[in-house]
Amino acid sequence: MSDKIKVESFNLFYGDNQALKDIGLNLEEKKVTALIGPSGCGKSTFLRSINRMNDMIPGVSTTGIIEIDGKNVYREEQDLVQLRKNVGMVFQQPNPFPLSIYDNITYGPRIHGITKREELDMIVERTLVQANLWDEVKDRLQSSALGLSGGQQQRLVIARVLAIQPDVILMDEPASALDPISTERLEDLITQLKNDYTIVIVTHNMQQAARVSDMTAFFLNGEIIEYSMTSQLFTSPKDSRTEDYISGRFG
Ligand SMILES: Nc1ncnc2c1ncn2[C@@H]1O[C@H](COP(=O)(O)OP(=O)(O)OP(=O)(O)O)[C@@H](O)[C@H]1O
Repeated sequence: MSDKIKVESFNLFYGDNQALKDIGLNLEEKKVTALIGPSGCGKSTFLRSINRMNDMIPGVSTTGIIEIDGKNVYREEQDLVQLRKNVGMVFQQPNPFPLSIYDNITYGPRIHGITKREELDMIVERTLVQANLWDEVKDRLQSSALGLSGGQQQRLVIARVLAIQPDVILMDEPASALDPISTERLEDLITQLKNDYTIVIVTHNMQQAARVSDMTAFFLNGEIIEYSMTSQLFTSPKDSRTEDYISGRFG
């Protein structure tokens, strides 16, 4: 399996405050990588560094390299629209647009120049099927997305991300606002999606990390303390700080 994302000596500062310190790790293609660690340790900051979402925050500076498919996304000529098309993102709170289900999904493709009705219809059906939502919404595609349950909204947001055909999907605590049944459905979906996509997920829920991920990185104070196969990290961690965290002694 090849590496999709390579991170080398990556540092990020919010003004004078260094939030990421010398991050180095390689993420394999079509695997799920979980980022775990106590609050404020830099997980979301790292996730947002991969598609340069942090660029929008005033005062942020970075050094080091994040390569996707062998190209540094921090190089000067990187096209940010292209990067964010290639690297989709799902947030903690489901954030559908206040539009119909159909228009939520076709929003991105239309921006990227797809206008033919048949083509858009196909995208809507394909992505809703992929996101395990088609059967629940196929008879009300013109209804507002805001009328869906939280779990359905989160699957719709994932369908919306899939509609722009990314390679990488970043998820920032995607299940934290969902009930247990919706969470289980979302976890099943993540497991399905890794056949086609490289997924990085921030989660506070260690059972969730253990269930859905192949690899896990444990962050502490802006550093990666341990990065290994999930099965290994949760059963025989190498670092005592990882062990303390996963056994609930802090965080
Ligand atoms: N927009 C921002 N401006 C300034 N500092 C920030 C900003 N976002 C995060 N930080 C700081 O960077 C550090 C890492 O925060 P980050 O949100 O990445 O951690 P986290 O591990 O994702 O936390 P949580 O699990 O609580 O979401 C913290 O010290 C935080 O205060």
